[in-house]
Amino acid sequence: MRPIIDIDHISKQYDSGTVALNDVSLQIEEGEILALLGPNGAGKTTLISIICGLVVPSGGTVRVGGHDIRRDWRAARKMIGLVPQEIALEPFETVIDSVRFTRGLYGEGPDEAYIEQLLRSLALWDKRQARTRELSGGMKRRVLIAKALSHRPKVLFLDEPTAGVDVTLRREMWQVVRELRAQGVTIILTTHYLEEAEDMADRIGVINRGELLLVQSKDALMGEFGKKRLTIALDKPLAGLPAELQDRGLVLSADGATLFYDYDTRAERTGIARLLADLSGCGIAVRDVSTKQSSLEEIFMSLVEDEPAESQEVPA
Ligand SMILES: Nc1ncnc2c1ncn2[C@@H]1O[C@H](COP(=O)(O)OP(=O)(O)OP(=O)(O)O)[C@@H](O)[C@H]1O
Repeated sequence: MRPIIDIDHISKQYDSGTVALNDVSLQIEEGEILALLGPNGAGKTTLISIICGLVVPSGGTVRVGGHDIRRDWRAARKMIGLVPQEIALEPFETVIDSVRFTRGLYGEGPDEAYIEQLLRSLALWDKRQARTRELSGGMKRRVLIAKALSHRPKVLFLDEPTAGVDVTLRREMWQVVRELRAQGVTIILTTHYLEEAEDMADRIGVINRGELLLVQSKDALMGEFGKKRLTIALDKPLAGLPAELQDRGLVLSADGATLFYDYDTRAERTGIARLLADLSGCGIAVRDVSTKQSSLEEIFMSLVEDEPAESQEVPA
């Protein structure tokens, strides 16, 4: 199937000389939720802005639904809704007028039935006549989503949808996003919250210093990097590993009091039962065992930790 967004060798060097993106290629499938992760200044907003036609790339092409974003920008733009990072609403405008106005900007005629359905789906119908300044932060964000969806785009970009939002509101936003996906909207979100990506995304892309380090299904990413570590606290420290246990992938701590065993969570047999039996067979008494799963946060840190956060500067 043809991807709904096809990003082909995109680069961006700003006039200041900053290389914000360096040869990024990425295909986004219809109906998926893709989370773009990366530290501050990685290039996430630049990439979204290029796809939405707000920033002109220095090289490469982007197609949205087969339409080139530069040559056929009107058709490409119609397929996209963008929820920006900053909340920018006319304070005295009512919710419903604000959504109608945005729809008009896209050159779409009135469609009150659709606007009602949209506002209802975002739990804003009861607030349709409220002025936007009277709304809570969570409602304002939902109005931004309603505006972004006012022309029925197929793709929705959410640039840090829950930055500075409390936990309850964040979960509420995730629910809204899931419902949109269920309606068939393709969603690309940027986030600093690893938990958000872990909870919602089908695929995860990691950007650092303008480069796409990887794009992988969340499950594969968690599976590949998501090893579990079994920590075995021993009753008495060992001077070394007994010969019978040498080839079992065990690591003994420097003080000899703890054994570490990394295993694949997806393996049919983790080998833990046998390992514990063998320890007992060697006369090694176990005081305590615990396990820890590497989180997406740890996976992410291991990918970007050695790299400075800012993009490289090159002379203009
Ligand atoms: N208009 C601009 N002019 C010059 N440089 C810019 C401009 N916009 C962004 N940059 C630079 O490009 C790089 C990438 O910025 P971008 O905003 O795309 O990153 P980001 O990953 O979205 O960061 P954040 O998570 O902080 O929003 C940064 O070094 C930034 O300073």
